[in-house]
Amino acid sequence: MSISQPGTHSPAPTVPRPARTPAVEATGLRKSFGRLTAVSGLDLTVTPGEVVAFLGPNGAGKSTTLDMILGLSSPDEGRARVLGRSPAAAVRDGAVGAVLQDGGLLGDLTVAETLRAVASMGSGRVDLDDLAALTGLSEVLRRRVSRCSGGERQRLRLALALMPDPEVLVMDEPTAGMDVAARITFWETMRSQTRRGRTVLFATHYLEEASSFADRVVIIAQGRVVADGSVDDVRGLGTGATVTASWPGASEHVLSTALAWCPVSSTVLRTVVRGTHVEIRTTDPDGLARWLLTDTPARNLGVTATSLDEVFTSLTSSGTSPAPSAAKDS
Ligand SMILES: Nc1ncnc2c1ncn2[C@@H]1O[C@H](COP(=O)(O)OP(=O)(O)OP(=O)(O)O)[C@@H](O)[C@H]1O
Repeated sequence: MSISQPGTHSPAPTVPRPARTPAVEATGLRKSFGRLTAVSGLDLTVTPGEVVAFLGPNGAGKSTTLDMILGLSSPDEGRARVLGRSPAAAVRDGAVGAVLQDGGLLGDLTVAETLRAVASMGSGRVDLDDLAALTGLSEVLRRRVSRCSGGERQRLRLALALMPDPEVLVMDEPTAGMDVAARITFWETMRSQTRRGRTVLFATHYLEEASSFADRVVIIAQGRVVADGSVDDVRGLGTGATVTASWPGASEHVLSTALAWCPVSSTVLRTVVRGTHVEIRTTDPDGLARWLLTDTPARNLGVTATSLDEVFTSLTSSGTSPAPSAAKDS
């Protein structure tokens, strides 16, 4: 699109726009614990306003990475920046808020006392009643933290993280231990936050949570990024789709003999036959379905896309424990 200035027909001069400073930028992050390499050369850039899910199996290095991004630990190599600043400076300026798995709360204080205590330390930029309403804490303000449910405590941690009105919110498995209803409420609150343009980076084990809430999914395994893209991009990494059909008289032998004549047989990845039920995993579901309907007795076809769970398992299944590092002993 070109824009003309009033009274002229010449195009407006192009004013170079400064590149946006990434909300989070991790470059070559590496962290070992003794011989164990927890994070192994990880690069990650999150642009402002993006909602990024950080997924990986147990021990993949998610918490270790988030800790370095928050300045809670230092990388052995590489560096992390938040809004162009060191993590420590970003935390000090209230530019980043964190919801951590076991962030300390004092059990003897009530929810209201906790909010007031933290606000009095000077980081509060928002009205506490509004904050309590936003995070669904209004009804439990007088409850002692030790009596709060796991979900209520997480919402309290979220309220504390939002107190300085941070541009970037980093959350480590924020809904761990919550039941389905609490999880839905939590993400509804988060949606209102991201609509305001807040950047969110969160670690989770729940693929559905990632796919329904994030713009982008970054999957890590053994301290490295193994997939990075939109939910659809990541799903697309899965090999193919499964075509199901009922096939009277089917058997492994009948199917493999028929497939020898199938024009797209080279796209078949796996077959399963159970009675008359046939399942064929293929990279060309349309071609295979066409063949089944025209050249075989198969009927009642169904096609299912590869699920995110399947992609996740195949991307991260080459061992879930971090690689031992010969590099250092600490
Ligand atoms: N302080 C530490 N000392 C020694 N080993 C550690 C330390 N912190 C983490 N690790 C190890 O580093 C690896 C990565 O741990 P991390 O907590 O980052 O994984 P994660 O992806 O967050 O796992 P989970 O999903 O189970 O929380 C694990 O093997 C863990 O035991």
